[in-house]
Amino acid sequence: MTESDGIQGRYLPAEFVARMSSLLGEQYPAFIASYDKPRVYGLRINTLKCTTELFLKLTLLQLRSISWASSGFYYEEDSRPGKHLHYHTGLYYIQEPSAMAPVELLDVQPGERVLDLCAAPGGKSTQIATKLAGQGMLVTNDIHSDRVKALVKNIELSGVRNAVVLNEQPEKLKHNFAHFFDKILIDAPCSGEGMFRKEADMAKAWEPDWVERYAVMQRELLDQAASMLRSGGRMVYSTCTFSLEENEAMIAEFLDKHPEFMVVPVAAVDGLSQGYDTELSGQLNSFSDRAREAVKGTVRLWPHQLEGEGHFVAVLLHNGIASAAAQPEANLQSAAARPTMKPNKSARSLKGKHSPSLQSAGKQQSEVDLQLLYRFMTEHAPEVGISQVTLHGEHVYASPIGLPDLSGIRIIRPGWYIGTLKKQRFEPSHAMAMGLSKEDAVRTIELEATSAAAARYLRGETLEVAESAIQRRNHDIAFKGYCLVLIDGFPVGWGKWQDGILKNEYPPGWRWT
Ligand SMILES: C[S@@+](CC[C@H](N)C(=O)[O-])C[C@H]1O[C@@H](n2cnc3c(N)ncnc32)[C@H](O)[C@@H]1O
Repeated sequence: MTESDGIQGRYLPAEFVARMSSLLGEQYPAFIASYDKPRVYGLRINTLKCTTELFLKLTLLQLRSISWASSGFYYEEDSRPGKHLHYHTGLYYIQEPSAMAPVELLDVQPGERVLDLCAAPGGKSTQIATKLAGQGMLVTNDIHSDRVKALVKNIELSGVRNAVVLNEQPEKLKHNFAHFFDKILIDAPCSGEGMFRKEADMAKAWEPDWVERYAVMQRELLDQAASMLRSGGRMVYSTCTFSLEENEAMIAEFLDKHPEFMVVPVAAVDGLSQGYDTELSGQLNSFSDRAREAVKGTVRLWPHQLEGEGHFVAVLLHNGIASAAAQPEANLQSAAARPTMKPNKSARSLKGKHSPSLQSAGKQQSEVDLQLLYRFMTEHAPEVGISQVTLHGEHVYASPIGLPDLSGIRIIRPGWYIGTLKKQRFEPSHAMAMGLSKEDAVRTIELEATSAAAARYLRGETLEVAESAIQRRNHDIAFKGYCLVLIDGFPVGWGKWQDGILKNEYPPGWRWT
């Protein structure tokens, strides 16, 4: 591979450059010139925690709207929002602007069951969670266990309460989730050609045979996802690469194999372009007329036509005719009207808000343990409804209602991780703190983002806090005990207050450096 001509100081594989030239024809000079332009930076406001309007009033960051993402904004490179204290409140997620398009096109509605099949590190999962607005269920999965750690952290930082995190092969998932989901995102592993401007190392590592290697995986992922979608459901397939084989050709092949699916055409507005005009390429001649015509409704995000990196998105809709294999339960009912499915085998349920009565109470010990949880929630966050509890050892999770049996699946989080049952006490988790709002907690301590105390809290230091600085919901609440610590009104973690000292419960792995 050689460095191509005319691209200042930037390595691009010669075979990639030649292919792009033949793919783009007269648009090629504009495309290649985009590599000389500086890259752009984006963040997305976490509307689970804060409205866009409020965040724009609160932040010191200079932001500019991204036209295709409702809560997406460009920021200037030197403002470094990842270093800002608000980052630790989960008020925003740093995300490449083009990468916000697939979830916008998935059209998620509150109450739906959504699968993010290739989810780590969680940019699109946290975006899906904002669209669900705390209702329904997000099942978020990635095959790589090291990348799942980042996914869990981002789900927890974002305060998502209705997500289940899995680390499983889609081949196995399809048995537990046959025809289960209303919406599925396949943000496929790909040859990554669209990221060469952002990540120079990817260009250096790229090999021409990556295209076919990834195409093999993508083909399988699409088939596996299709079997988990309910009749009439919607799927989005996306990549961050340019090759025809991984994009329009992949979708054309899928359509020919699955006549029950159609492409929902995406309007070419806001800098988005129609799927590559495949009649020019001759590479799609082996597909049917229906498929060749349909893939024109897919969408390209080209770096020379908008402010963002290269992406491809296809919106696929199932025709609503259930196949023989479809479960009778998975039909076109609205999510709200759908009956609840059987609870998870390993779950114990709390009825109502914090009623101690249990469904299938199981061992006597579990019942006693759950009384500790019940007492904690009643004393510290009485308005937070937890309808289904899953116990894994001493760890306690609030699971979304309607989760099917997950036997045989590698589960990382069977729901919102709310804490641990110790001897004689319940210890709330950091994830619980991040999933609460200021109004949920009975005892809070307010810190301003500009204060030294806020920075010290995030570094894990013990703070001196006067009794008068503790806000209690009413005067019957003791000062001593767990306080939800807030920065500019948004939770960042727990502290335990006694006699003027706030013991810091901020987890070591999360500390601000
Ligand atoms: C493009 S990245 C996903 C980015 C993610 N959607 C986001 O927005 O943060 C593709 C992911 O697919 C995962 N992956 C690769 N093969 C997979 C498979 N067979 N099943 C599930 N995930 C897979 C990779 O570990 C990688 O995290």
